[in-house]
Amino acid sequence: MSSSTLGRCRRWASPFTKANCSNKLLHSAFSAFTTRTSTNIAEHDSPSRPPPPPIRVGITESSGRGVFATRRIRAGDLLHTAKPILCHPSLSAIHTVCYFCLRKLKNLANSLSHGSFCSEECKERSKGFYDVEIRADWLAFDDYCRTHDLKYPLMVKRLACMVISGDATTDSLDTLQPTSLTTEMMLEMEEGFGLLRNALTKALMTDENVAFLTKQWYISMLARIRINAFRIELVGGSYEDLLSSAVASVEAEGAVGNAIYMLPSFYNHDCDPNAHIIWIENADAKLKALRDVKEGEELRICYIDASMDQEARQELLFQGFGFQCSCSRCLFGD
Ligand SMILES: C[S@@+](CC[C@H](N)C(=O)[O-])C[C@H]1O[C@@H](n2cnc3c(N)ncnc32)[C@H](O)[C@@H]1O
Repeated sequence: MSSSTLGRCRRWASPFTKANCSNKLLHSAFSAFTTRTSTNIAEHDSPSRPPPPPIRVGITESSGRGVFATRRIRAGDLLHTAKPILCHPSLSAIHTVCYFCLRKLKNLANSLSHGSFCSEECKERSKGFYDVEIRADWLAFDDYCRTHDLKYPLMVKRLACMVISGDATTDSLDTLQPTSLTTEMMLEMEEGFGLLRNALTKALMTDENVAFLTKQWYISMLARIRINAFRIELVGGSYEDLLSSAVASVEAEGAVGNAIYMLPSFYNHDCDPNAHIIWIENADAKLKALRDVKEGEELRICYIDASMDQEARQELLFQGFGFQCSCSRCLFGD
């Protein structure tokens, strides 16, 4: 993630071999998300079908799974795009961005207190979770998030509503690496869990629909969201060239919300990254190469502000993401 991203973490024992890991993960990632590469479509047999993105998911030597180039990539090339599995606006942006895609709303005068949509399409695509959500009283839950300055429980709330409406399954995030949690951290999550379960049980008048919503499920979702969520900052405009998009991501306004993706979650961190993730108008992400990349090279993004000194970077990555960075810059003490 750029200086804009938050959430991501440690460990993982892969049940996959190198080969089937890349196949299975790419299949699940791409069946759910739109993908395009910058390669000229005219070079390929079928002009109507975009070529596969120039990447695969594989196992790295020291950082679990990672994303690798399957061919030479040029600086500025679009690697692929990705649609979120789920996203949620920041509480401070609820009245200013679309409740589904996080696009800035044009007409703020008509925005609703529980979220508005930028288009009929977004409204239609939200119908499942929104119909569940508006039946419950979220005052206590939202207050809890606001007073503790928490954003991830809001994402678990949305996922829970998506599961109840049939828009998602309880295991939608299971492929993602979870962070390790201390007993203290898990105890802190209990209040949020109680408030979420209470709001939904009261609204649905039955335990049956919320049977999946156990403390264990809630904590396990938060453990994955903490390490894999991206903080969305929109850069606006049309930033197709490398320099403008890099400048735009530095100059982007504050976060409009947070989102979880499948494929972007497999990019490891580097303090001198060769790729970056960017959001132009909404939560649909673009992954781009920052410099020329050789076939087989791992593509890495930067999770934090890379301009900090080594000690500050290591501290932030350890505290926020739970790992000791092993990138070349850190190994050489830069
Ligand atoms: C968002 S995940 C990236 C994908 C992950 N490797 C996987 O297998 O799902 C972030 C985790 O990857 C590992 N990781 C990412 N960048 C790393 C780095 N520079 N040094 C060491 N571990 C890293 C850490 O375990 C970190 O918690």
